[in-house]
Amino acid sequence: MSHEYAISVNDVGKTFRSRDGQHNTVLRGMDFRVRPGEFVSIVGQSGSGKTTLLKTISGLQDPTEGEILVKGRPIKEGLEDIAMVFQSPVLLPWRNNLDNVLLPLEFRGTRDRAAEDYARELLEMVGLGDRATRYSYELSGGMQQRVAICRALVSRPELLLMDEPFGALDAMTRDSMNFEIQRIWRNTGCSVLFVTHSIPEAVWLADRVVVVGGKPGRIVADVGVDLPRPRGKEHRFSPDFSEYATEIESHIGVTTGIS
Ligand SMILES: Nc1ncnc2c1ncn2[C@@H]1O[C@H](COP(=O)(O)OP(=O)(O)OP(=O)(O)O)[C@@H](O)[C@H]1O
Repeated sequence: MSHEYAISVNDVGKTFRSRDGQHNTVLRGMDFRVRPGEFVSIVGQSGSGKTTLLKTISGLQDPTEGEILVKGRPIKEGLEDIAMVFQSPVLLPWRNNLDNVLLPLEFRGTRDRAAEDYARELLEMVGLGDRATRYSYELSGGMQQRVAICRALVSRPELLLMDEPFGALDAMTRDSMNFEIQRIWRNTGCSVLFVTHSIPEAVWLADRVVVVGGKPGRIVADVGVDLPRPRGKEHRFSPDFSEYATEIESHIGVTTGIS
């Protein structure tokens, strides 16, 4: 059954309660939706609640207010449609790359020949087809993150949540991973929610950039990015690109010096 939205975040709030009874409201009145196949970047200052938002959408944490719907269903029924990629790839060193990719399906008891073929196909897609039986310690940081992305994609999620996935990579690897994720997203057709501290990365990848700010965190801007696709390096230097970046940095209250 198709739905208008891959994910609906309806008036969501999140308050943490410490053991000594203190309350810390991190998110309030978060309200936005992501369409099937849409790529949405989330930016905001450190501590504004971006990771908390992603963890709440992934089902790792419950919201204290509001509701999250996955294709119109309560999140608890839609968890299988969601996968998450973290800043650190966290691969198991005693399993080879193929077995790391297949881990989520083993947990679900659905690893079979077809799943193995798909996992190999994903590794091929990210240029690691010849490393399937190698181990994570034999790979560079960028390659390990590619394996982690394959592990997230192997369950064919409708929604891919990415929390600063390239934050630990050097600038050149990060650039090439941006191209990679654009290609993967186009190939799989999944929706992506992508948290980043980099405004250029956010703009270059996204259909929309959501800016989180304030205390408690809320959406302070939701900017549609109308640049042609597929995007190449030249788009990073276009006047339109600079305008988007400048607009977004004005909402965050920082300056990137791009324009
Ligand atoms: N489990 C938790 N218990 C209590 N407070 C928490 C918890 N997780 C996050 N917080 C608090 O929520 C606030 C927002 O944190 P969060 O990690 O979501 O921000 P962020 O925007 O992702 O930051 P950064 O950009 O630095 O990664 C912080 O003040 C943090 O201390």
